[in-house]
Amino acid sequence: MTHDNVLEIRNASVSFEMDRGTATVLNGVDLDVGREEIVGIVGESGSGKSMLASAMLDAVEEPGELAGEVTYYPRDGDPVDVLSLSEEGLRTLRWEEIAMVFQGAMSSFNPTMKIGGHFRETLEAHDYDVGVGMDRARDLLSDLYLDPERVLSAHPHELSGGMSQRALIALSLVLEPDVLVMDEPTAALDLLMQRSILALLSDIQEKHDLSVVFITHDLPLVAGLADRLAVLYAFEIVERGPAGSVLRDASHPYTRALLSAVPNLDAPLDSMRAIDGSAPDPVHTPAGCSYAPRCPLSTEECLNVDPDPRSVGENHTARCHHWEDAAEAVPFALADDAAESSDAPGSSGSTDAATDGGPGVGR
Ligand SMILES: Nc1ncnc2c1ncn2[C@@H]1O[C@H](COP(=O)(O)OP(=O)(O)OP(=O)(O)O)[C@@H](O)[C@H]1O
Ligand code: NI
Repeated sequence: MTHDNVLEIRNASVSFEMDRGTATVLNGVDLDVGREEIVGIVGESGSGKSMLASAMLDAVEEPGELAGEVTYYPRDGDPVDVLSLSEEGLRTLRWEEIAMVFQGAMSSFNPTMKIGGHFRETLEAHDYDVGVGMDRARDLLSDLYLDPERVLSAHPHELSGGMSQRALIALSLVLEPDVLVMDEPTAALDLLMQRSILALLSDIQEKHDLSVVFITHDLPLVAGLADRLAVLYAFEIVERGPAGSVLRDASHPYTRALLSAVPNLDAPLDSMRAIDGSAPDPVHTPAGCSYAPRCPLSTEECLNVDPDPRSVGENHTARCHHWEDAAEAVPFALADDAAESSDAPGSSGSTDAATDGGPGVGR
């Protein structure tokens, strides 16, 4: 029987030994990625998003130490204990089962090699039939509204940012992975392009039965795409749940602050209001709630006792002692806009991922 989850992460932690102490840059994170589901992971810069992405593929760079468990469940066959795989096993897993678009990867195309060469090289390195694979590449490129022949014969510098990002998504899918992990895949693009790429991603996800982990600092951007959301703050998941529920009933003051920090989706990103205060130092995370120093609801208890996840709704948890007071203390009025994020101009019109995910995000 096919397992419901395609990926399960348990108690994943990453630490670095530094002169001034041990930096814990991912702290006991649990995460399930359901089969054919889109999971959005959101948090500000330095919260541990890229660490979590690297942990999923046992790709944490030295001298970082990864602990915990990562299990991949193939459609057929036995579960795979990712952290015990050999180099060879990992190499296969990374492209053929779980593909990753790393942060800043757009500039990772070799500038002297045509886009088609990148596809051929990837297919050859994994002993795929190049003819079959290049046909699949053309299909993927057209699904992403690119002219396959033109793109395959272009050098990377001949493509616009939006085109090369879409070419990269096609490349990451050419070996038919089950899971696509994307770390800030659209951060370098303008908002309109980001939104249309997200709409395309939702079509691709459905057509290829993909599970997608979409990592971003921009909660409203991913709100309309994700089935489920997890919010990272200070190296831990502070709130998680079905996307509709997290947006409508955001219960952690930090999630609410993220939602109130963007005036509306049409505003340029740099006009976002930053949240007051700064993220904790990974060498000295606060004893109690990590968010307490920045939180308007913080009390003595918060400074001393690290809150466990509380159930705040169906399959929806938040790590906050005062979650019941969060709505009043940190108001926001963005939910209606967030709900429309898959209807961006230039999208191909599919909002299925958003509407399947729950009761929607309107009030
Ligand atoms: N090699 C390293 N040694 C020590 N600390 C590191 C190292 N690499 C990253 N970190 C720290 O790990 C923490 C988490 O980093 P991570 O890259 O996961 O954040 P992020 O949420 O992806 O941020 P961004 O949005 O800026 O990409 C940060 O505090 C960062 O400074
Ligand atoms: Ni990152």
